[in-house]
Order: sequence, then structure tokens, then C-alpha cells
Amino acid sequence: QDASTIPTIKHSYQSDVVRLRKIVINSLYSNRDVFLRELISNANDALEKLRIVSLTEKGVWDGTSPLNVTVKAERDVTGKGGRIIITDTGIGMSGEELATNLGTLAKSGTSDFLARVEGEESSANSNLIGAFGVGFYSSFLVADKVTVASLPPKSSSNPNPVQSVFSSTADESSFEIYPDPRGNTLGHGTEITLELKADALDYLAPSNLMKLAHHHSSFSTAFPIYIWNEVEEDVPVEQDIGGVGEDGPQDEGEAIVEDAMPADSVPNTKKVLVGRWEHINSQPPLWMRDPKTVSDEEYHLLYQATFKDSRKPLAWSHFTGDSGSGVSFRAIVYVPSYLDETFFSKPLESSSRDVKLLVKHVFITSDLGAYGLPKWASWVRVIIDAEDLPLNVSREMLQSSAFLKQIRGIIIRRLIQLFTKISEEDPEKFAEISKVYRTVLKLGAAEDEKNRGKIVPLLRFDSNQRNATSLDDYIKNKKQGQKQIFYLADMGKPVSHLAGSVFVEKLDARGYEVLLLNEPLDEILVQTLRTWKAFKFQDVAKAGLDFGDDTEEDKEAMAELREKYAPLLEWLKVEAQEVVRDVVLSHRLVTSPCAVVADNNGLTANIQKLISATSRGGEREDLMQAMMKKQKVLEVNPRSPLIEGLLRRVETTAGDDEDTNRDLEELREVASILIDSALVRSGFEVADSNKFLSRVDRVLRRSLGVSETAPTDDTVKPAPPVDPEIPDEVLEDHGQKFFSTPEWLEEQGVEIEVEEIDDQGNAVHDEL
Ligand SMILES: Nc1ncnc2c1ncn2[C@@H]1O[C@H](COP(=O)(O)OP(=O)(O)OP(=O)(O)O)[C@@H](O)[C@H]1O
Repeated sequence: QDASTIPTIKHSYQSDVVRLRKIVINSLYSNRDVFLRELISNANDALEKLRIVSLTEKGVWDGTSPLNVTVKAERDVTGKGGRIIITDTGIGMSGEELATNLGTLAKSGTSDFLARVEGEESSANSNLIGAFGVGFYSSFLVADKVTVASLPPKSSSNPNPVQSVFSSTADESSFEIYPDPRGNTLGHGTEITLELKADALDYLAPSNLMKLAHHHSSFSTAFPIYIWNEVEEDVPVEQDIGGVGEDGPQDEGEAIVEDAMPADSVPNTKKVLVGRWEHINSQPPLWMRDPKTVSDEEYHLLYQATFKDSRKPLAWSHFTGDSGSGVSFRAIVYVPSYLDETFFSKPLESSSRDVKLLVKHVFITSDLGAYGLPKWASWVRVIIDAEDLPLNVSREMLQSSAFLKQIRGIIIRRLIQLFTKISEEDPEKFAEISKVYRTVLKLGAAEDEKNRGKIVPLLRFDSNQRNATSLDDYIKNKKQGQKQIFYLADMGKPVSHLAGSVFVEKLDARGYEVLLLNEPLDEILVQTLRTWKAFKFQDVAKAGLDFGDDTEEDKEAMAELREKYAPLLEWLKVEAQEVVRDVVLSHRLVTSPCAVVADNNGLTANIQKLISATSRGGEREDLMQAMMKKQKVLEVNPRSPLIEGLLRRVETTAGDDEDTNRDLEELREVASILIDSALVRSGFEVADSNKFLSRVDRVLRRSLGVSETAPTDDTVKPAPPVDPEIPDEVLEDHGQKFFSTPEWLEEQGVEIEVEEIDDQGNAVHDEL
């Protein structure tokens, strides 16, 4: 068919595509090699799609025609340019699919992402964009012009597919789609032709292409990748030259006679350039090999190619196993070096798409459906290859397979083992892991009851003595007689703030370790665990704090103090009855005069905050909260001079004359301030902060000898009368006359009707 008669439709790229293409070309220039990996990876996806569709739709693939990827470089006859042709026999695309898939970006959040990248320095771009996955658009790194010919297989929805072409140059914002003038030459699949840029002609050397493909893509697909290679060989003159690789595509294999040797020097051989398809991934897949023979770099490359992640994994575990259901398998569990931003922002999305299940090296699915990993482990990336499930197993058949149900358990067990091993053998590496997965592991410990016992030792907490301590290390560091794990939780507060808390002062002064918990999950975790290795978690902001080293003398001394302070405690109980249930002497304070401590089953300030953040209100809930709020105790420090002073005043203020009444009033004010500041110091809120502050004002006046009742001179100068005029300077300042002034409107030719107003402010209308 004459190409000029082919109906061509010109399309505009979606604006995001134009932006992405520009960023890719600018920021990945020094990383141009990625184009081949990206295109081979797309080819692999297309082949997988074809195979999977063929399981349910017979006729899409006959089951025997080869599924493979071929890469061939062609030099122009002029020798000045050339092209690379990458062909797959996969699912292909119709004309419309070419336009949508290659002309638009379907990823959500793309515009935001692009804006972010555009705002970055170009050096940072390449990292960001690499993580995003640039796919097809990486073609434009090396090509001025890209032509994609594609043909979907015959199917019930498309019984007569037509091979179509997408064609675009690097600098245009549009592309063309037209039926391929050559007709349906591909059978099924896609052929991408890259017309190389003048500075990218090095890629025409087959040895370079092979090196590249070998390095980045040889593990990424189980489908064969063939690269057209040309080597000089001495061939006997009489013989026919055949260059077809053993199992490569059959329609190639021409040999180019380059230079015949003079007949007299070597009479019966010629130097010829022999071309053949090289099968670059004929090795068994990496996970089938003995881990001892696989280098770290090979693991990295497999990870990067399989999961389309430009960053290296943090750790991995490569293992073989037999499931309880009799299926033997090989697997690699990878720990990525980052946690997706959406992990916590989308708490309900937990389906993992990164467990690639293969059967006899053939990809089956990365969607385990209901048997997927739980939320806390949903980020893990896994290749798991089962040996003895039926080869043509479909996803539907898999649902009934016992093996599928076991995969989750297998992966989680391995992941925990991997973390445990690293934590024991390489603490530095584990610190790196902990940095990324600390919160995730806490989620795991709270969520995964079955594995809790193994996950808890992996948790790390800050304390008043060190960063990142495990519970086992905490217990090793316990003092004689200590039976509790001390902790203080205050969500969102910096650790340094927690370390300075009134509740920590004595423990810290005495050398006890206190875990300082500031993540929202911590409190939930501790409430779930309750104990670790028979040590009870003790909130130091709650009643029940027990150092476990009290001697008889300590107890006697406390009893004496209790007797001495009895009058103050009784008096304070009445004064503080709106806020606390009881007033007791404290043995947890050193310098602070008092603190408010929650009952053992009461709500600490932190839990109150958690509840208010999630509460939906309602009368019953309010009542319950009011009740719970009162489950607090005021602890006073008998060694604080302030408390001693208060005791003396309570004891001496007796009688019912006017002076005593005034003294008592003042004393009550002091007590009230003391109670409110104890609430604040302990992280609670004061019921009425205005009242609290006016009391403080009064006490300040008293301490300065200023009269409490002396009024403040509250006369103020009133503002001048209303002035509707706008000064000229202001108008000029704004560089223009104020638009709505009558003068301005008139200048604009707007007729204004002026309403007359009487002295009551009503409009005066002409009588009709
Ligand atoms: N060789 C191919 N055969 C069939 N479809 C293809 C092929 N290459 C690309 N496509 C289609 O074009 C779409 C866009 O490809 P592109 O490489 O830009 O992104 P992606 O593969 O979806 O994502 P990414 O490569 O970033 O992970 C693909 O999702 C696929 O539907």
C-alpha cells in the first residue's frame, strides 16, 4: 500500500507526558543506558500479559509460537546513522491503545510528582525520576524519532486486529497513529524502532547492546531475550555460511561477506562477518542458583529489574523450602530501602502487589488476593518460584491451592528471621533498617498476634539513657529488685521533652532506665503487650510505680512523713476534689513540688489526647470521659520547701476571725495554682485557663506588695471620627486610581445615577 494513502491521525500528547519527556531527556542524560532495560521490561510485561490472557481466552496464543524479545541494531548504508529495533511477541496494542498508553500517563499523582521534580536541582532529579519509573519515554534519551508498530492477537473482542503504528519525534508535542503500510507482519506483539540520535550511535555496536542487556535485563525476564550479534569469522570458501542460532528466530541469519582474503595467502578460508541471535538469558534464573554463587550486585540487579526500583535493596534472604502441602519452592525476600509515602497515609490499603509468584520459572501472578500480606508487611518484595504446581495453573485454580494460603506465613517467617539475624550480627545495618521500619515493626507487633513473640525483640525505643534500645537490652540493664519496665508516653513530643518530664526526674536521678515513647502506636503497643518476659510495663505517669528496692527504713521514714503531712493531705483533698480522686505523698518526685498521676486503670494525659483526637462526642462518651478524668491522684513531694511551707500555713491558719478568713482565701488560691500547674506539668489540660491566670496575677501582685484591688487605669483614647475620603497618596501608591470612585467610573464612560438620601438615610424618589 502506498504510504501516502494511509489515513494518519495526529494526536496531541497529554501535557503531563510532554513535561515528563522533557524531564527525562534533561535529567537522565548521563544515565541513558536505562532505555534498554525499560523497553525490555515493557516487553516482558506484554509477554506475561499474553500468556495470562491465553489461560482464559483460547486462541489468543497457540501455546507453541515463541514468546520472546529480540533486539537488533541496524546501521544505515551511509554509515552515518542507524536504529535499534526491539520486538516482542506479546499482547500488542491496537491503534487506540497505542494512543492512550503512549500518549497519556495513567499514574495517579503524576502532575504533583512532576511539579516536585521540576522544582528540584537537576542532580536530584535523576534519583527522583528513576524511582518514578520512566518506562517508554526513556526511548527519547537515545532516539530522535520513535516508531512503534503493534498488533494485538485475534480475540473475541477484536477478531480482526490491524497492525498500527505510533510515530513521534523527540521534540514534538504530538504523535501520529496510522495503520501499518506493511500490513499485519508481526503475528502478535510490538516492534519499537529507535532512530538513534547522532551522539548515541555507540549503541549500534552489538557488543555494547549485549553488555547492557546482560547487565540489566538478563534476570528480569524468564522469556528468552535474543540480541543480534555480528562477529568476524574465518569460514571455508566452499562452504555455505549459516548463522542462525540454535533456538533463535528463524527468519534472520544473513551473513555479510566483508572482505575476501587473497587466494594465495589462505587459500580455503574467508574472513566474513557472521550474524546470529545470541540468547543472553539462557542461564537458569538467579533464584535457582546456589546463593553462594550469586554476588550482591546480581541480587541488586535482579531486584531493580524485577521491581522497577532504581534504588538498591537494604537486605534480602534467598532460600529454598518445602511447604507443608508438599510444594517445593525457591524464593528471595527483599527489603526495599524506603517505605512508600502512602504507607501510613492510606492505612486501609494493605494489598501487596510485590509478591511475584512463579511456577516453574513462569510468572503467574503478583496478586495473592485474600492471601496477600498483612498491612504491616505489605511493603516486602518477593520472588517465589514453586516447582511442582501444574504449569498452566490459572489464578482461579490457584485460589484453591493450599500452597497459596501458606505463602504469607512463609514470607513473614523469613522476613522476621532475616531481621533477627541482622540485628544479632550487624547492629549497624539493623540501625539502618530500624530507621525505615521502626514504626512498621511496632505495627506488626500490635497487629500480628501469632508472630508477636518474635517481632517484639526487633523493636527499638529511645530511653533517658540511650537511643534505640530493645526490650531485651532494657531488661539486661534493670536494677536489683526492679520488676517493671518503666515508660513514659506522650505522643508527638520530642524525646528530649519527655526526658525532662516530672515523671522521669526521680527515676533518671536514681539511674533507672525509662523508655520514652512518642509515637501514636506506642501506647497501643504497650497496652497490647502488658508484659515482656514477666516484666510489667509501668507507665511512670500512673499510680503503681515501684522501684522494688524499698528497705524497712525507707518504709518507716515514709510512714513518718505521712503522719507529718496528714493535715496538708486532708486539706488538699478537699481543695482538689474537682480534679483528682486522692492526694498522696510522692516517692517519684525530686525537685518538682507536685504532679498529677493517673490511676492504674485511669487515663494518662497521653491517652486522653488519643481519645479526644478520635472521639465522636455524644453524651455517654462525655460522661465516661468526665468519670475517667477524675481517676487521677495528686502526688505532693514532702521534700519540696514549697510543700513544707504549705503544710506550715495550713497548720497555722485556724480560727474564724476575719484575718484567718482572708489568709485562708489566699492559701486556697495558692493551692489552686499549685494543683493547676501540677496538671500542666503532668501533661494534662487545666479546666479553665483564664481563671488560672487571673489567680496567678493576684498572687503576683501580693508578692510584689501591690494592692490586689487597685484597679488598672483603663481609660483609653478613642479613635478619631469616621473618614470616608481616601488620601491621594494612597491611590498613587497603588499606581492607579481607585476603580470604584465616581470619578473613575465616569472616566470609563459609565453613567452613574446618584440617589438622593433624606436625613433619615432613606432614598428619596421622585413622585410619579
Ligand atoms: N511492548 C509493549 N507491548 C504492549 N504494551 C506496551 C508495551 N510497552 C508499553 N506498553 C503499554 O504502554 C503502557 C505505558 O508504558 P510505560 O513504559 O510508559 O509505563 P508502564 O510500563 O506502565 O510503567 P513503568 O514502566 O513506569 O513501570 C504500559 O502500561 C503498557 O500498557
